[in-house]
Amino acid sequence: MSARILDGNALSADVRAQLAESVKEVKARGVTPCLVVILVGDNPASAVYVRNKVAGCEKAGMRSLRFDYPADTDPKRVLDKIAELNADDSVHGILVQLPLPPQFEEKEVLEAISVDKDVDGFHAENVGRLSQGQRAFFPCTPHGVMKLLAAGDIDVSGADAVVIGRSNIVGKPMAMLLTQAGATVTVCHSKTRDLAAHTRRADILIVAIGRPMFITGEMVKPGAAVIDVGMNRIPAGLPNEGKLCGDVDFASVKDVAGAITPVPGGVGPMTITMLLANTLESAQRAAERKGV
Ligand SMILES: NC(=O)C1=CN([C@@H]2O[C@H](COP(=O)(O)OP(=O)(O)OC[C@H]3O[C@@H](n4cnc5c(N)ncnc54)[C@H](OP(=O)(O)O)[C@@H]3O)[C@@H](O)[C@H]2O)C=CC1
Ligand SMILES: Nc1nc(=O)c2c([nH]1)NC[C@@H]1CN(c3ccc(C(=O)N[C@@H](CCC(=O)O)C(=O)O)cc3)C=[N+]21
Ligand SMILES: [Mg+2]
Repeated sequence: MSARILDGNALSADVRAQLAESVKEVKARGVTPCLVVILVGDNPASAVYVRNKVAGCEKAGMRSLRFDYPADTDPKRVLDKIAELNADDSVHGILVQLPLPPQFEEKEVLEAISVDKDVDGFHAENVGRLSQGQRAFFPCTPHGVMKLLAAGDIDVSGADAVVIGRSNIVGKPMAMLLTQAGATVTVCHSKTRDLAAHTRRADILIVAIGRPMFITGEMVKPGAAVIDVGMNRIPAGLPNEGKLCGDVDFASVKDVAGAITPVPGGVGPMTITMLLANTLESAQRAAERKGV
């Protein structure tokens, strides 16, 4: 039997159509949602994602601005730009594409973004709010995964969930959202002793490690939902070398899992969809504040 495909392109299209309607409403109140994306350096993968983000905004009827800086930029210039954008009422979301070049202190840049405009949900205050179950901007990738699980009718409450990866942008917030939703969560990482012993117990397996096709069918519990966050290139010497692939070996896992996300077309488009949703929400809050 082959796993059900959790189609992130299809779900994104549905959600973005709804967002576009809400964008019209908030525009009618005189507020045009606006996302600013800051890109430092010339990482080709980052350039693709940033292009997708900007295109997603335009299609949903939102404004987007993009500021590009060379790799050797003095961090002060970026911090000054963030301060200017924080003070600009026409801007509702600020996203600084990660990773940043080595002369940057990532935390310093993320903390400089106004909590109200932190549509990535990476600011310490938003992370703290999320961990306490308070209203916050949820990080886009984990939030998109929760939407995919819901749309796929996958029960989270009471499920044994295993997250592989403990990064601040994916693994940790993913674990928090799953915990909040009632899953029993295990977080695995490079120091985990027997990874397969954990993954084989998972009703829901979320993989965010950045290793091409690392998770194979024999590591997966029959019928499990497998969510592949990875964005890698197929290594040289393998079939389809250079093409996009996830952290999950789709070919072997699809015969064991009950549901699976593809790469591309799974988590990636949902990440951008949730970014648009957060930007819209920020604009709606701005409209409330203006009393319109
Ligand atoms: N689809 C999307 O929208 C997005 C996709 N991504 C992709 O998701 C992947 C993960 O991203 P990100 O979280 O930023 O990555 P990081 O490199 O920041 O973190 C990787 C995590 O995986 C763990 N890890 C690495 N190798 C192994 C291993 N062999 N066994 C167990 N754990 C391991 C690391 O452990 P340790 O902490 O011990 O080092 C670390 O916690 C990447 O492919 C990235 O491109 C990222 C963001 C959004
Ligand atoms: N501040 C910040 N916020 C982020 O959200 C952020 C970041 N930095 N740095 C990098 C990661 C990665 N990420 C992706 C977004 C979309 C796709 C995406 O659209 N993927 C398409 C394919 C894209 C392609 O064709 O290459 C898909 O999976 O179908 C992938 C990855 C956001 N990230
Ligand atoms: Mg990282």
